[in-house]
Amino acid sequence: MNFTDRLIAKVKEKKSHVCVGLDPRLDRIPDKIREEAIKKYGETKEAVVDAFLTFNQGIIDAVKDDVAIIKPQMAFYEKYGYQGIKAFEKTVAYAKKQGLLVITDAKRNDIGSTAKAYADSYLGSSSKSDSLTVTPYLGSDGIKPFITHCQANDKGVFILVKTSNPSAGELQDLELKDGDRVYEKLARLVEDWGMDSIGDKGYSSVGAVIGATYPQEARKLRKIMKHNYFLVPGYGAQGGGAKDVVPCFNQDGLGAVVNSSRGIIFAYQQEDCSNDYQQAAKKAVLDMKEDINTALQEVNKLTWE
Ligand SMILES: O=C(O)c1cc(=O)[nH]c(=O)n1[C@@H]1O[C@H](COP(=O)(O)O)[C@@H](O)[C@H]1O
Repeated sequence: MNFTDRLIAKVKEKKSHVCVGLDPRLDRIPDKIREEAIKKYGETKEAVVDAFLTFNQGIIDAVKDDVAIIKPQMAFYEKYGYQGIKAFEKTVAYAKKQGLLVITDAKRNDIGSTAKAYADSYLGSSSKSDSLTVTPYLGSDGIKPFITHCQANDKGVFILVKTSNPSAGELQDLELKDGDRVYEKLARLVEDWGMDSIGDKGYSSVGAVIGATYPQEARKLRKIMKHNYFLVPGYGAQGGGAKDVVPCFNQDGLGAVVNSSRGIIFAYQQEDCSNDYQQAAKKAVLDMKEDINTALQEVNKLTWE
């Protein structure tokens, strides 16, 4: 079993393609959690970290029955120095204890020898996280150390191919001499890089990040990367909807996990939502799960066999 085999087993168990992004922002955490942390630690970084951890554990408890995987984004933790990293690590450990898989969203890469150090820390045998987001700008020698670790330690990577942001096209859409766009060239490389790590279900442990905001491109990319699992951010807060993510799935009803961060964890701040952040997050996940499953069913791509 490789990483994607484990992911697929969880997706089927939960009947859900949803990934919840744990991207905490202090000013959006419920007052009660923030105030209690300040009472314990004063206005310090320790208080921030305590609040993040309490909040994340509450979200995990609320959503764990309906998601296979969570994705903490490292930027929100790094911001608070080593205390933030501690909150990140404790969040990952808690998610694992609750039976969830974890994508560390840290978008790492460098020259080969330095990439190996990143791979050691995020995908080493002692890392609790199951997978990592990786940027491809340095080419294959910066990617290989991550792939080696995936094979040795049963981990996964998601390589940025077509990102969800508005200016993604400035580089990714440039046309090359052979007529491919940069993102298509990247997709061919990702397919190649994954060929030695294909699991029992036909998917490689080398995945790709494809934004929910670019469904036309996703359709082309699904054809190029037949064996790669997609991480699809951009649903919800960035405007992507269920119909937009359908092209990311294969006919076997698999092939993508769809991330939403703000739309789930801060659902309690939306109008007509419960003030209870856990209840609101649970409802948001159930709605998203149903929304995606219905869209897949409409095109005969929903199957749990
Ligand atoms: O790698 C990612 O997860 C990622 C890639 C991308 O193209 N776009 C993108 O939004 N993300 C991440 O996905 C999350 C999206 O958050 P929301 O917009 O709040 O749902 C953030 O953690 C982003 O850093």
